[in-house]
Amino acid sequence: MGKQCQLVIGPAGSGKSTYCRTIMSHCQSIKRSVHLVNLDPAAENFEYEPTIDIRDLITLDDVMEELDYGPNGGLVYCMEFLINNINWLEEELNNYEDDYLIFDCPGQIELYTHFPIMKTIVQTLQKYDYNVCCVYLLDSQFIEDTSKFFSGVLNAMSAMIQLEIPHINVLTKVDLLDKKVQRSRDFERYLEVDSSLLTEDINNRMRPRYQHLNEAIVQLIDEYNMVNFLPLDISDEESVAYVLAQVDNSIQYGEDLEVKEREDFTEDVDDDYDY
Ligand SMILES: Nc1nc2c(ncn2[C@@H]2O[C@H](COP(=O)(O)OP(=O)(O)OP(=O)(O)O)[C@@H](O)[C@H]2O)c(=O)[nH]1
Ligand SMILES: [Mg+2]
Repeated sequence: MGKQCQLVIGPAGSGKSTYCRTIMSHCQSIKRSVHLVNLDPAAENFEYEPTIDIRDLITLDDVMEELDYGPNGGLVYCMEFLINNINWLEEELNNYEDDYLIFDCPGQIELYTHFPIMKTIVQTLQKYDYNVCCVYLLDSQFIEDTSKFFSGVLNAMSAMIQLEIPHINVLTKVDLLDKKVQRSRDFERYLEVDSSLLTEDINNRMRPRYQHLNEAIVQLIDEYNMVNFLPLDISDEESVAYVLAQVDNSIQYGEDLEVKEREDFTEDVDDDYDY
């Protein structure tokens, strides 16, 4: 069977750990084997115990205490330490050959946008023949502030361009949105990322001197019109299954599974015959 994994990234508090937990629980209920990999050295506790855990290598608390770093510098230090000791991850991966892995990543956006840390992790996974999908999460509460939402869109684009792997954007915490908002035409404009929303918002709020800059940003988003979002309501099993199916599809999970099922079936039929 092929090797697949999801790299779950996104701004701090966007719901990465909750997403991972939700997917783990969904997979457990459909009896599908997945493993959680924790890459957040500051993580505290998990409902599903990670099978690979960066905290076995380094923790943020230790770095802050021993090197007197603050939380942000400390986190970057931990991730650079991981990259400098990438053989640790390689050895851990060896134990999970042919398994589907879900990587819960830290929330600092710099790690995806301007440090080559995530890129190195992706390259390591690819070296071991993993098909990697980046799952970028953005908090749906951002749609209440259009410019904040678009800064999330730009970050998603930046990660997409940096990592160069299949990329799925997910709008999280949709269960917190009013049902009316979820069904509204305006909500669809956020899912399909209608960049004219940004122009409308900016024209209402900002001074004219920023108009050209904003138009340039809108144009950039339009040119990369592959930015859209899947809504995720973790209280709705169908919504969870849909997001997972889209991610699976992007990394061809299930294709060789079907072949295997057919092979098993043939073996079973052969067993039944007494030659
Ligand atoms: N209602 C609701 N709350 C959510 C959802 N996802 C996350 N939360 C809440 O949002 C907060 C942050 O969620 P986390 O899953 O810890 O977010 P994270 O992206 O892992 O955060 P960091 O690791 O700190 O970057 C927690 O209080 C969660 O309970 C969701 O889908 N629905
Ligand atoms: Mg987390």
